[in-house]
Amino acid sequence: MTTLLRRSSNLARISTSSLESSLCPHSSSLPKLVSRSSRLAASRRRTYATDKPGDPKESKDAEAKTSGKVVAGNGEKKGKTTPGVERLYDNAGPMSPQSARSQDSLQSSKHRDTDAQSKAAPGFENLYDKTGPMSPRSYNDPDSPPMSKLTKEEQQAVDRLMRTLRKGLPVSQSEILEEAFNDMKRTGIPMEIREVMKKLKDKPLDLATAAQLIRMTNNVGRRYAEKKISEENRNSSSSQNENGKGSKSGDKDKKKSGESSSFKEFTASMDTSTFLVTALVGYLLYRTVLPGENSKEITWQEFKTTFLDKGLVDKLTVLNHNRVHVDLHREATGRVYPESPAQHGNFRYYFSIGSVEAFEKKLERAQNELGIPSSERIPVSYVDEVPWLSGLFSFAPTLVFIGGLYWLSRRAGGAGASGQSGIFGIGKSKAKKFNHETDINIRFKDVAGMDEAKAEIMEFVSFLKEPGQYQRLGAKIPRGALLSGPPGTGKTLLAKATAGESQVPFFSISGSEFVEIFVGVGASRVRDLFQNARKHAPCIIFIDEIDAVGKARGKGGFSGGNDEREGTLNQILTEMDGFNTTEQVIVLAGTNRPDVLDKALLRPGRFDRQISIDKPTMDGRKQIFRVHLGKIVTSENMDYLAGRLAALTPGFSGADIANCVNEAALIAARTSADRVTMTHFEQAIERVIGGLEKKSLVLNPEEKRTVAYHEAGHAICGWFFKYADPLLKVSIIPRGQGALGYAQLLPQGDVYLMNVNQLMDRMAMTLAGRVSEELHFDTVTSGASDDFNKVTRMATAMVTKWGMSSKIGYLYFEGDQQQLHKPFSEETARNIDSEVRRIVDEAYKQCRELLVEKKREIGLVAEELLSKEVLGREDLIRILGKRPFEDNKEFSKYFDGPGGFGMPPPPLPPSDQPPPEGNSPDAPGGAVAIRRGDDYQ
Ligand SMILES: Nc1ncnc2c1ncn2[C@@H]1O[C@H](COP(=O)(O)OP(=O)(O)OP(=O)(O)O)[C@@H](O)[C@H]1O
Repeated sequence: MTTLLRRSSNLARISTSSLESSLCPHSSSLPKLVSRSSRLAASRRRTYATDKPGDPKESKDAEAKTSGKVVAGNGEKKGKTTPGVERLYDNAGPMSPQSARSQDSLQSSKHRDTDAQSKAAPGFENLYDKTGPMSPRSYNDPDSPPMSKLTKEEQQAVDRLMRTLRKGLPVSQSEILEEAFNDMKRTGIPMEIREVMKKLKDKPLDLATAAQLIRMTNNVGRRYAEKKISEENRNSSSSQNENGKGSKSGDKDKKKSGESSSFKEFTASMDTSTFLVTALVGYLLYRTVLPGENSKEITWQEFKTTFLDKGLVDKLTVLNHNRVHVDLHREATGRVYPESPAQHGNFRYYFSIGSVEAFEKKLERAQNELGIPSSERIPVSYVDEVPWLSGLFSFAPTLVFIGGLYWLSRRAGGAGASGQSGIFGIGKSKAKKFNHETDINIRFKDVAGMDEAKAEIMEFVSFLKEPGQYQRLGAKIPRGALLSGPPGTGKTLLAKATAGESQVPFFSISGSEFVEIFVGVGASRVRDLFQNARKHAPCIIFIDEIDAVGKARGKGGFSGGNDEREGTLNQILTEMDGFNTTEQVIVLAGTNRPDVLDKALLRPGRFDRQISIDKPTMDGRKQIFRVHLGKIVTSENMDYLAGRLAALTPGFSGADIANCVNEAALIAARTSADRVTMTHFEQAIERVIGGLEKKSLVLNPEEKRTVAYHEAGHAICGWFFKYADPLLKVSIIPRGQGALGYAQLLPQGDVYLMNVNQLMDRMAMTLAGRVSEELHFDTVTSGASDDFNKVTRMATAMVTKWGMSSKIGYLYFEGDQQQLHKPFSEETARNIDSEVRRIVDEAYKQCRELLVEKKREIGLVAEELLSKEVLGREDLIRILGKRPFEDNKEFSKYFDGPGGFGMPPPPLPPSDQPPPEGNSPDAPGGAVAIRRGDDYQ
């Protein structure tokens, strides 16, 4: 056993798992095998018991006779049996194709001559010895084979093996295995296994020996199982006797239960992958050690006497120079040996040869002896065949590599428009195709507040619908249109609506999706996209964020050449040129940065229509709100609601509005309301603009007081300055990023221009927080930092951009902080500084004068703020009286009534892009917030 175990893991494995797979292919555990095997053994034992009850020896003899009968075949006398054939069939043992002897032949065996065995052909007895306990002799006498005790080292090796197996097996399985091993340690192993082990010391394990070993070890397992069964049966019957319940029926039941318990199948719980791996490994081992039940090795002598001499050989095939496959004339073989498996198509004998030359000589000599004429000699072919397993293994790394690549590419590539994905679809366009009949249900009515843009794009719709009308007059329809505007203003929506109205397919792709790490992929995707589109013409292609690939060429910045991007752009240009006038493919593109696009893209014949879509006006917002409110459950007056929300949301884009409406519905759902009310909408707007309320941020009373007076200062200025934006709400509830409180002002409608008075009032109002702190406390805080930032930017813009300083004059200076060289002289720089300072000082003076005058009112507002935290417009009217200036009618309509407060968004600046964060300093309207001191850091 030691040798066995040491002789590579193969054999150790062979004796367990491969054993299972070879004999019980569907079982996944040894115990299962054991129980099945024992069932088989038990059934066989029953057969013999019926034949010759109580005389196992006779059965043994009868079995021997059975073999004799088979050998004799066809009623031939046993003495005349072809010697080789007998051995052939008998050697096969129970695992040979012949081992599946029918019960009939077993039955009939008892009528045969008991001397058969002694008269059997030479080697007959050996057969049984070789096959060991599986031979009929052992069926009734499981302990018959002589046993050999294990040496101390062998016992240790078994223990070691057990320890290893225990790690990988379920507890129940390892328990059974341990029991079996212990039994083996007690009783030893059959002598025959010992013999084989001895042989294996000197020569390597060949397949035949491996198979023999498997059979023998299997029999050991089987005997063990049988022993267990009988032990259990004995125990159960003795316990029954003890209990005095030996009634017949009781016995029957007991027998039944005993049987069922002995045949109780072990069910190992295995996950799928373990099962698959086990099955695969088991199968491989099985195939390795048992190269095929459909073949049988014979010796040259057996081949010659059994087949060659009788003229049964059809042809010979020399395989890999070391093995000869024998093809027999099936019919003739069947006639001579009716029991032979060789008459079946898939069975074959083979024999091994030392060298091809020696074999050829031997064959020639044999044929000469038989006097076979040269024209009728047996054909011999030569084949070099890689055994399937080693073939598989030699290909394994390649297969794994290809599989890995395939898997990676599957993960990396999504399905393209053409449905191809993976590494092979990398050059395919990633455009999503929307089918006009099923996927696009957007129409122009769903796109609100951009009437001019819709009118412009309408021309494309009528071209797609009725091309004839244009072609008849010789008109060329524009190839494409560029939709430009801030994010979320509905460019994609408009493009989709165009496709929906025209009832044509719509291909949508983002410019960045052309870009890939591989050079040439972008261009290839563009080609594929346009090719696809042509196939589906008439249709619309929409390239969103075209600036990702359409930036002006040669402006690669510091990153060096941008060949890939330029290649993609060139391909787009080429494809757009490639359309002929009758091809009904319209290309729409969206961008937030039309200014950076390559001029070639914008020339006539390409994107020759440029449709600018701005943020919606008050009326536009009202319409957009109407579209989105349609999907919301509310009992508010829709007209009033849409108008009021539009007034509350200057500067909102369509996407902001959609988000706001959805947010309101979410807030309502959170509070389990059955409909969305005005309060939910106001909360939603506040949240979209100001961020989340920070209820967890607790200020100490002194800080809270400072914040209240600071915000009250803003509120008073907003109330009493003529050109300031009307005040809607003051709050000292912290919100968003670092705002400890805020005063909300709402521009009266959309303001596109601001005059000096408005700017001065706004700056004065922005400084009011700090001025109020100065007036009411001994010291000031860092909370006004953000206000100063806004005021400085506003004053700087007045001086350097808007021509509002007589000292600087009507000049415009780019306010780019990154510029190394300022576009003005030192003197101008000094003048700018002094002018900015002068303007801010003036604003401060203006603010201080008002707040000194209204010091009492500041106190009133601040104290009420401290108690209520939030003051609305009516509260302010109650405390301060009606605002001394007339408000815009539109504004009064929505806000000068009960519940009249809302929240202004960051306003649109009169020119320039809005500043990146906070409210625009140089813009009308906005909230003035006190921020935390860490602004300074
Ligand atoms: N005019 C509008 N009418 C109705 N809904 C609109 C309008 N504009 C925008 N929306 C809403 O905003 C959402 C986003 O709009 P869209 O994707 O078209 O913006 P976009 O301009 O293409 O943005 P981006 O430039 O970021 O790609 C739309 O799905 C829609 O719900």
